[in-house]
Amino acid sequence: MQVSRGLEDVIIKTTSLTFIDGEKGILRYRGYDINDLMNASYEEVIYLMLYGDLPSRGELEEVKSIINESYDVPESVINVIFSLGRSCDPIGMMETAFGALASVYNPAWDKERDKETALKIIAKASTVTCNVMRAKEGLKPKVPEPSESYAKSFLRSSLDKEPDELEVKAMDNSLVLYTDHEVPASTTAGLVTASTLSDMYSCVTAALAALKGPLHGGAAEGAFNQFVDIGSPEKVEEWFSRKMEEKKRIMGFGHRVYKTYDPRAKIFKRLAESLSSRKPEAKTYFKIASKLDEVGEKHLSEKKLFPNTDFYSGILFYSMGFPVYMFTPIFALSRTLGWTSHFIEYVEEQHRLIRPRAAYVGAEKREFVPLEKRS
Ligand SMILES: CC(=O)SCCNC(=O)CCNC(=O)[C@H](O)C(C)(C)COP(=O)(O)OP(=O)(O)OC[C@H]1O[C@@H](n2cnc3c(N)ncnc32)[C@H](O)[C@@H]1OP(=O)(O)O
Ligand SMILES: O=C([O-])CC(=O)C(=O)O
Repeated sequence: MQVSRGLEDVIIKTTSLTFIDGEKGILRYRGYDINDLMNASYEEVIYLMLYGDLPSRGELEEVKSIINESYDVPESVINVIFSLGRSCDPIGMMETAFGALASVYNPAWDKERDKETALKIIAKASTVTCNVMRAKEGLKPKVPEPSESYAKSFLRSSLDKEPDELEVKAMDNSLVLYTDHEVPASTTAGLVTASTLSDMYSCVTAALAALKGPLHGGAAEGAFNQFVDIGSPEKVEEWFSRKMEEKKRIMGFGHRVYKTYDPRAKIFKRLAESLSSRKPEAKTYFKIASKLDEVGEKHLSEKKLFPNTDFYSGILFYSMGFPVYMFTPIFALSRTLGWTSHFIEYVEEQHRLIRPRAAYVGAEKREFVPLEKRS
Protein backbone atom coordinates (compact mmCIF):
# COMPACT_ATOMS: atom_id res chain seq x y z
CA MET A 1 0.00 0.00 0.00
CA GLN A 2 1.17 3.51 -0.80
CA VAL A 3 0.42 6.18 1.81
CA SER A 4 -0.69 9.58 0.53
CA ARG A 5 0.32 11.91 3.38
CA GLY A 6 -2.39 14.50 3.94
CA LEU A 7 -4.36 12.89 1.08
CA GLU A 8 -2.58 15.33 -1.24
CA ASP A 9 -4.00 15.16 -4.79
CA VAL A 10 -6.30 12.25 -3.87
CA ILE A 11 -9.60 12.67 -5.73
CA ILE A 12 -12.51 11.73 -3.45
CA LYS A 13 -15.44 12.89 -5.59
CA THR A 14 -16.36 14.61 -8.81
CA THR A 15 -17.96 18.02 -8.53
CA SER A 16 -19.83 20.53 -10.67
CA LEU A 17 -19.67 23.09 -7.88
CA THR A 18 -16.19 24.59 -7.67
CA PHE A 19 -13.23 24.73 -10.05
CA ILE A 20 -9.77 25.75 -8.85
CA ASP A 21 -6.67 26.25 -10.97
CA GLY A 22 -4.04 26.50 -8.26
CA GLU A 23 -1.21 27.37 -10.67
CA LYS A 24 -3.03 30.25 -12.37
CA GLY A 25 -5.01 31.43 -9.32
CA ILE A 26 -8.46 30.85 -10.80
CA LEU A 27 -11.59 30.08 -8.75
CA ARG A 28 -15.03 29.52 -10.24
CA TYR A 29 -18.38 28.47 -8.76
CA ARG A 30 -20.41 26.50 -11.31
CA GLY A 31 -18.36 28.12 -14.10
CA TYR A 32 -18.59 31.73 -12.85
CA ASP A 33 -15.34 33.49 -11.99
CA ILE A 34 -15.09 34.61 -8.35
CA ASN A 35 -14.36 38.18 -9.50
CA ASP A 36 -17.60 38.30 -11.53
CA LEU A 37 -19.53 36.86 -8.59
CA MET A 38 -18.68 39.98 -6.59
CA ASN A 39 -21.59 41.48 -8.57
CA ALA A 40 -23.98 38.78 -7.29
CA SER A 41 -25.69 38.73 -3.92
CA TYR A 42 -25.05 35.85 -1.49
CA GLU A 43 -28.66 34.71 -2.03
CA GLU A 44 -28.02 34.48 -5.81
CA VAL A 45 -24.93 32.38 -5.03
CA ILE A 46 -26.97 30.21 -2.65
CA TYR A 47 -29.35 29.45 -5.53
CA LEU A 48 -26.46 28.95 -7.95
CA MET A 49 -24.69 26.43 -5.72
CA LEU A 50 -27.77 24.45 -4.69
CA TYR A 51 -29.79 24.54 -7.92
CA GLY A 52 -27.05 24.83 -10.57
CA ASP A 53 -27.86 28.15 -12.29
CA LEU A 54 -28.21 31.81 -11.41
CA PRO A 55 -31.82 32.45 -10.35
CA SER A 56 -34.54 34.41 -12.10
CA ARG A 57 -36.16 37.13 -9.97
CA GLY A 58 -38.97 34.74 -9.02
CA GLU A 59 -36.57 31.95 -8.04
CA LEU A 60 -34.51 34.39 -5.98
CA GLU A 61 -37.59 35.59 -4.11
CA GLU A 62 -38.55 31.99 -3.37
CA VAL A 63 -35.12 31.21 -1.87
CA LYS A 64 -35.20 34.43 0.16
CA SER A 65 -38.62 33.62 1.55
CA ILE A 66 -37.58 30.10 2.66
CA ILE A 67 -34.52 31.59 4.40
CA ASN A 68 -36.53 34.40 5.99
CA GLU A 69 -39.01 31.88 7.39
CA SER A 70 -36.28 29.60 8.77
CA TYR A 71 -34.19 31.82 11.05
CA ASP A 72 -35.92 30.54 14.18
CA VAL A 73 -34.27 27.78 16.22
CA PRO A 74 -35.75 25.84 19.16
CA GLU A 75 -35.42 27.62 22.51
CA SER A 76 -33.39 24.66 23.79
CA VAL A 77 -30.69 25.46 21.21
CA ILE A 78 -30.51 29.11 22.25
CA ASN A 79 -30.36 27.95 25.88
CA VAL A 80 -27.47 25.59 25.04
CA ILE A 81 -25.48 28.46 23.50
CA PHE A 82 -26.16 30.82 26.40
CA SER A 83 -25.47 28.16 29.04
CA LEU A 84 -21.84 27.99 27.90
CA GLY A 85 -19.50 30.46 29.53
CA ARG A 86 -18.57 33.76 27.90
CA SER A 87 -14.97 32.59 27.71
CA CYS A 88 -15.90 29.48 25.67
CA ASP A 89 -14.44 28.90 22.22
CA PRO A 90 -16.92 30.22 19.62
CA ILE A 91 -16.53 27.38 17.12
CA GLY A 92 -16.91 24.90 19.98
CA MET A 93 -20.15 26.78 20.79
CA MET A 94 -21.28 26.48 17.15
CA GLU A 95 -20.50 22.74 17.18
CA THR A 96 -22.56 22.38 20.37
CA ALA A 97 -25.46 24.34 18.82
CA PHE A 98 -25.35 22.30 15.60
CA GLY A 99 -25.15 19.08 17.64
CA ALA A 100 -28.29 20.26 19.46
CA LEU A 101 -29.99 21.11 16.12
CA ALA A 102 -29.06 17.63 14.83
CA SER A 103 -30.72 16.02 17.81
CA VAL A 104 -33.90 18.11 17.37
CA TYR A 105 -34.30 17.89 13.56
CA ASN A 106 -32.35 14.78 12.46
CA PRO A 107 -33.65 14.94 8.84
CA ALA A 108 -33.36 11.82 6.68
CA TRP A 109 -31.78 12.21 3.22
CA ASP A 110 -34.52 12.80 0.67
CA LYS A 111 -33.93 14.16 -2.86
CA GLU A 112 -37.24 16.04 -2.71
CA ARG A 113 -36.27 17.91 0.45
CA ASP A 114 -32.46 18.06 0.73
CA LYS A 115 -32.08 21.51 -0.89
CA GLU A 116 -34.77 22.95 1.36
CA THR A 117 -33.02 21.38 4.37
CA ALA A 118 -29.81 23.13 3.24
CA LEU A 119 -31.65 26.48 2.99
CA LYS A 120 -33.00 26.00 6.51
CA ILE A 121 -29.51 25.14 7.79
CA ILE A 122 -28.10 28.27 6.11
CA ALA A 123 -30.74 30.45 7.84
CA LYS A 124 -30.22 28.76 11.22
CA ALA A 125 -26.43 29.11 10.85
CA SER A 126 -26.95 32.89 10.89
CA THR A 127 -28.99 32.62 14.11
CA VAL A 128 -26.39 30.35 15.72
CA THR A 129 -23.44 32.53 14.67
CA CYS A 130 -24.93 35.83 15.83
CA ASN A 131 -26.05 34.29 19.14
CA VAL A 132 -22.59 32.87 19.79
CA MET A 133 -21.35 36.45 19.59
CA ARG A 134 -24.27 37.79 21.66
CA ALA A 135 -23.67 35.16 24.36
CA LYS A 136 -19.96 35.96 24.48
CA GLU A 137 -20.67 39.70 24.65
CA GLY A 138 -23.21 39.25 27.49
CA LEU A 139 -26.16 40.40 25.31
CA LYS A 140 -29.66 38.95 25.13
CA PRO A 141 -30.53 36.31 22.49
CA LYS A 142 -31.88 37.55 19.15
CA VAL A 143 -33.21 35.90 16.00
CA PRO A 144 -32.12 37.68 12.80
CA GLU A 145 -35.01 39.61 11.30
CA PRO A 146 -35.66 39.36 7.57
CA SER A 147 -34.36 42.37 5.63
CA GLU A 148 -33.31 43.09 2.03
CA SER A 149 -30.41 40.69 2.45
CA TYR A 150 -29.04 37.79 4.48
CA ALA A 151 -25.83 39.83 4.97
CA LYS A 152 -27.71 42.83 6.39
CA SER A 153 -29.82 40.66 8.74
CA PHE A 154 -26.68 39.00 10.05
CA LEU A 155 -24.86 42.29 10.62
CA ARG A 156 -27.86 43.85 12.37
CA SER A 157 -28.42 40.92 14.71
CA SER A 158 -24.74 40.45 15.57
CA LEU A 159 -23.62 44.04 15.99
CA ASP A 160 -26.90 45.55 17.27
CA LYS A 161 -26.57 48.54 14.93
CA GLU A 162 -27.73 49.58 11.51
CA PRO A 163 -24.94 48.75 9.03
CA ASP A 164 -24.30 51.18 6.19
CA GLU A 165 -24.35 50.28 2.50
CA LEU A 166 -20.60 49.72 2.24
CA GLU A 167 -20.61 47.34 5.23
CA VAL A 168 -23.55 45.35 3.86
CA LYS A 169 -21.89 45.06 0.43
CA ALA A 170 -18.57 44.02 2.02
CA MET A 171 -20.30 41.36 4.17
CA ASP A 172 -22.25 40.11 1.15
CA ASN A 173 -19.00 39.82 -0.84
CA SER A 174 -17.25 38.08 2.08
CA LEU A 175 -20.01 35.49 2.30
CA VAL A 176 -19.56 34.77 -1.42
CA LEU A 177 -15.75 34.70 -1.16
CA TYR A 178 -15.81 32.12 1.64
CA THR A 179 -18.71 30.10 0.15
CA ASP A 180 -16.80 27.10 -1.12
CA HIS A 181 -13.39 25.74 -1.92
CA GLU A 182 -13.92 22.23 -3.26
CA VAL A 183 -12.84 19.60 -0.67
CA PRO A 184 -10.66 21.18 2.03
CA ALA A 185 -10.35 19.49 5.45
CA SER A 186 -13.70 20.75 6.79
CA THR A 187 -15.73 19.74 3.72
CA THR A 188 -13.97 16.37 3.68
CA ALA A 189 -14.77 15.80 7.39
CA GLY A 190 -18.41 16.58 6.62
CA LEU A 191 -18.38 14.34 3.55
CA VAL A 192 -17.04 11.41 5.57
CA THR A 193 -19.98 11.97 7.93
CA ALA A 194 -22.47 12.33 5.03
CA SER A 195 -21.16 9.09 3.53
CA THR A 196 -22.53 7.21 6.56
CA LEU A 197 -25.92 8.82 5.76
CA SER A 198 -25.83 10.71 9.04
CA ASP A 199 -28.11 13.80 8.92
CA MET A 200 -27.08 17.12 7.34
CA TYR A 201 -26.87 19.01 10.67
CA SER A 202 -24.42 16.40 12.00
CA CYS A 203 -22.37 16.73 8.80
CA VAL A 204 -22.11 20.50 9.43
CA THR A 205 -21.07 19.77 13.04
CA ALA A 206 -18.24 17.55 11.77
CA ALA A 207 -17.16 20.19 9.25
CA LEU A 208 -17.12 22.86 11.97
CA ALA A 209 -14.81 20.74 14.12
CA ALA A 210 -12.29 20.51 11.28
CA LEU A 211 -12.60 24.17 10.34
CA LYS A 212 -11.62 25.28 13.85
CA GLY A 213 -7.93 24.39 13.54
CA PRO A 214 -5.30 27.11 12.99
CA LEU A 215 -4.13 25.46 9.77
CA HIS A 216 -7.60 25.92 8.25
CA GLY A 217 -10.38 28.35 9.29
CA GLY A 218 -8.54 29.45 12.40
CA ALA A 219 -5.87 31.10 10.24
CA ALA A 220 -7.76 34.41 9.81
CA GLU A 221 -7.48 34.97 13.54
CA GLY A 222 -3.83 33.87 13.46
CA ALA A 223 -3.06 36.24 10.59
CA PHE A 224 -4.70 39.21 12.32
CA ASN A 225 -2.94 38.51 15.63
CA GLN A 226 0.37 38.73 13.77
CA PHE A 227 -0.47 42.27 12.64
CA VAL A 228 -1.28 43.20 16.24
CA ASP A 229 1.92 41.54 17.42
CA ILE A 230 4.05 43.39 14.83
CA GLY A 231 2.57 46.75 15.89
CA SER A 232 3.82 49.02 13.10
CA PRO A 233 4.79 48.71 9.40
CA GLU A 234 8.45 49.60 10.20
CA LYS A 235 8.80 46.48 12.35
CA VAL A 236 7.64 44.00 9.69
CA GLU A 237 11.09 43.08 8.24
CA GLU A 238 12.65 42.42 11.63
CA TRP A 239 9.59 40.45 12.83
CA PHE A 240 9.57 38.38 9.65
CA SER A 241 13.30 37.53 9.90
CA ARG A 242 12.81 36.45 13.51
CA LYS A 243 9.91 34.15 12.56
CA MET A 244 11.98 32.62 9.76
CA GLU A 245 14.91 32.03 12.14
CA GLU A 246 12.51 30.39 14.61
CA LYS A 247 11.16 28.25 11.70
CA LYS A 248 7.65 29.55 12.40
CA ARG A 249 4.87 29.66 9.81
CA ILE A 250 3.33 32.91 8.64
CA MET A 251 -0.41 32.60 9.22
CA GLY A 252 -2.50 33.49 6.18
CA PHE A 253 0.32 32.38 3.86
CA GLY A 254 0.49 29.13 1.89
CA HIS A 255 -2.16 26.82 0.52
CA ARG A 256 -2.40 23.17 -0.42
CA VAL A 257 -3.87 24.00 -3.85
CA TYR A 258 -2.78 27.55 -4.73
CA LYS A 259 0.81 27.87 -5.81
CA THR A 260 0.24 31.53 -6.60
CA TYR A 261 -1.68 34.45 -5.05
CA ASP A 262 -5.15 33.31 -3.91
CA PRO A 263 -7.66 35.25 -6.09
CA ARG A 264 -9.86 35.77 -3.01
CA ALA A 265 -6.98 37.38 -1.09
CA LYS A 266 -6.74 40.06 -3.82
CA ILE A 267 -10.44 40.87 -3.41
CA PHE A 268 -10.29 40.76 0.40
CA LYS A 269 -7.32 43.13 0.20
CA ARG A 270 -9.38 45.68 -1.74
CA LEU A 271 -12.34 45.35 0.63
CA ALA A 272 -10.13 45.56 3.72
CA GLU A 273 -8.35 48.63 2.36
CA SER A 274 -11.61 50.40 1.76
CA LEU A 275 -13.27 49.67 5.12
CA SER A 276 -10.15 49.93 7.27
CA SER A 277 -9.66 53.53 6.12
CA ARG A 278 -12.48 54.45 8.54
CA LYS A 279 -10.76 53.23 11.71
CA PRO A 280 -7.21 54.36 12.67
CA GLU A 281 -6.06 51.01 14.22
CA ALA A 282 -7.56 49.05 11.34
CA LYS A 283 -5.73 51.33 8.89
CA THR A 284 -2.45 50.58 10.69
CA TYR A 285 -3.16 46.82 10.58
CA PHE A 286 -3.85 47.13 6.86
CA LYS A 287 -0.49 48.89 6.32
CA ILE A 288 1.30 46.18 8.36
CA ALA A 289 -0.46 43.44 6.39
CA SER A 290 0.45 45.04 3.04
CA LYS A 291 4.08 45.28 4.12
CA LEU A 292 4.11 41.67 5.37
CA ASP A 293 2.51 40.62 2.07
CA GLU A 294 5.40 42.38 0.22
CA VAL A 295 8.15 40.98 2.48
CA GLY A 296 6.58 37.51 2.43
CA GLU A 297 6.36 37.53 -1.34
CA LYS A 298 10.06 38.47 -1.60
CA HIS A 299 11.16 35.59 0.62
CA LEU A 300 8.49 32.90 0.33
CA SER A 301 7.43 33.02 -3.32
CA GLU A 302 10.29 30.68 -4.33
CA LYS A 303 8.52 28.08 -2.14
CA LYS A 304 5.26 29.08 -3.87
CA LEU A 305 3.84 30.48 -0.65
CA PHE A 306 1.53 33.49 -1.11
CA PRO A 307 -1.26 35.14 0.91
CA ASN A 308 -4.39 33.00 1.12
CA THR A 309 -8.01 34.00 1.68
CA ASP A 310 -7.49 34.37 5.45
CA PHE A 311 -4.68 36.93 5.19
CA TYR A 312 -6.73 40.14 4.81
CA SER A 313 -10.26 39.01 5.76
CA GLY A 314 -9.78 39.62 9.50
CA ILE A 315 -8.94 43.28 8.92
CA LEU A 316 -12.22 43.65 7.05
CA PHE A 317 -14.29 41.99 9.80
CA TYR A 318 -12.45 43.98 12.48
CA SER A 319 -13.19 47.20 10.57
CA MET A 320 -16.89 46.29 10.61
CA GLY A 321 -16.78 46.00 14.41
CA PHE A 322 -16.41 42.24 14.91
CA PRO A 323 -14.19 40.92 17.69
CA VAL A 324 -11.26 38.75 16.57
CA TYR A 325 -12.89 35.55 17.90
CA MET A 326 -15.71 36.00 15.33
CA PHE A 327 -13.48 35.67 12.24
CA THR A 328 -13.68 31.86 12.11
CA PRO A 329 -17.43 31.75 12.92
CA ILE A 330 -18.07 34.16 10.00
CA PHE A 331 -16.00 31.86 7.76
CA ALA A 332 -18.13 28.93 9.01
CA LEU A 333 -21.33 30.85 8.35
CA SER A 334 -20.35 31.44 4.70
CA ARG A 335 -18.95 27.95 4.17
CA THR A 336 -22.18 26.29 5.37
CA LEU A 337 -23.43 26.80 1.80
CA GLY A 338 -20.41 25.07 0.25
CA TRP A 339 -20.52 22.26 2.79
CA THR A 340 -24.22 21.48 2.31
CA SER A 341 -23.89 21.74 -1.51
CA HIS A 342 -21.10 19.15 -1.46
CA PHE A 343 -22.98 16.84 0.93
CA ILE A 344 -26.04 16.90 -1.34
CA GLU A 345 -23.95 16.38 -4.49
CA TYR A 346 -22.21 13.42 -2.88
CA VAL A 347 -25.20 11.70 -1.27
CA GLU A 348 -27.57 12.23 -4.19
CA GLU A 349 -25.23 11.55 -7.10
CA GLN A 350 -22.25 9.48 -6.07
CA HIS A 351 -22.89 8.04 -2.68
CA ARG A 352 -20.67 5.36 -1.21
CA LEU A 353 -19.43 4.90 2.37
CA ILE A 354 -16.02 6.59 2.75
CA ARG A 355 -13.77 4.08 4.42
CA PRO A 356 -10.07 4.34 3.52
CA ARG A 357 -7.38 1.96 4.74
CA ALA A 358 -4.33 2.34 6.95
CA ALA A 359 -1.15 0.39 6.18
CA TYR A 360 -0.31 -1.62 9.32
CA VAL A 361 3.31 -1.17 10.43
CA GLY A 362 2.99 -2.38 14.06
CA ALA A 363 4.20 -5.53 15.83
CA GLU A 364 3.84 -9.02 14.35
CA LYS A 365 1.44 -11.39 16.13
CA ARG A 366 2.35 -11.44 19.87
CA GLU A 367 1.52 -13.86 22.61
CA PHE A 368 -0.97 -12.48 25.21
CA VAL A 369 0.33 -12.58 28.81
CA PRO A 370 -2.33 -12.20 31.57
CA LEU A 371 -1.87 -9.18 33.89
CA GLU A 372 -0.82 -11.28 36.92
CA LYS A 373 1.99 -12.87 34.92
CA ARG A 374 3.41 -9.61 33.52
CA SER A 375 6.59 -8.38 35.21
C1 LIG B 1 -9.00 28.82 4.38
C2 LIG B 1 -7.78 28.03 4.53
O1 LIG B 1 -7.83 27.01 5.15
S1 LIG B 1 -6.42 28.56 3.71
C3 LIG B 1 -5.07 27.98 4.72
C4 LIG B 1 -5.04 28.66 6.03
N1 LIG B 1 -3.89 28.25 6.84
C5 LIG B 1 -2.82 29.05 7.08
O2 LIG B 1 -2.74 30.18 6.61
C6 LIG B 1 -1.78 28.49 8.00
C7 LIG B 1 -0.38 28.69 7.44
N2 LIG B 1 -0.19 27.86 6.28
C8 LIG B 1 0.15 26.54 6.40
O3 LIG B 1 0.37 26.02 7.51
C9 LIG B 1 0.27 25.71 5.14
O4 LIG B 1 0.64 26.52 4.05
C10 LIG B 1 -1.01 24.91 4.81
C11 LIG B 1 -1.38 24.02 6.00
C12 LIG B 1 -2.18 25.85 4.53
C13 LIG B 1 -0.79 24.04 3.58
O5 LIG B 1 0.26 23.25 3.85
P1 LIG B 1 0.76 21.99 2.99
O6 LIG B 1 0.27 22.02 1.62
O7 LIG B 1 0.46 20.77 3.78
O8 LIG B 1 2.30 22.27 2.95
P2 LIG B 1 3.39 21.75 3.98
O9 LIG B 1 2.91 21.89 5.39
O10 LIG B 1 3.79 20.38 3.52
O11 LIG B 1 4.54 22.81 3.75
C14 LIG B 1 5.39 22.83 2.60
C15 LIG B 1 6.60 23.72 2.87
O12 LIG B 1 6.18 25.09 2.93
C16 LIG B 1 6.47 25.64 4.23
N3 LIG B 1 5.31 26.43 4.62
C17 LIG B 1 4.01 26.15 4.38
N4 LIG B 1 3.24 27.14 4.83
C18 LIG B 1 4.06 28.06 5.36
C19 LIG B 1 3.83 29.32 5.98
N5 LIG B 1 2.61 29.78 6.15
N6 LIG B 1 4.90 30.02 6.40
C20 LIG B 1 6.16 29.55 6.23
N7 LIG B 1 6.44 28.36 5.65
C21 LIG B 1 5.39 27.62 5.22
C22 LIG B 1 6.63 24.43 5.15
O13 LIG B 1 7.44 24.74 6.26
C23 LIG B 1 7.28 23.45 4.21
O14 LIG B 1 8.63 23.81 4.05
P3 LIG B 1 9.78 22.68 3.88
O15 LIG B 1 9.41 21.96 2.60
O16 LIG B 1 11.04 23.46 3.80
O17 LIG B 1 9.66 21.79 5.09
O1 LIG C 1 -9.01 24.75 0.14
C1 LIG C 1 -8.40 24.67 1.23
O2 LIG C 1 -7.52 23.80 1.46
C2 LIG C 1 -8.69 25.60 2.34
C3 LIG C 1 -9.96 26.36 2.19
O3 LIG C 1 -11.02 25.97 2.66
C4 LIG C 1 -9.94 27.61 1.46
O4 LIG C 1 -8.90 27.99 0.94
O5 LIG C 1 -11.00 28.27 1.38
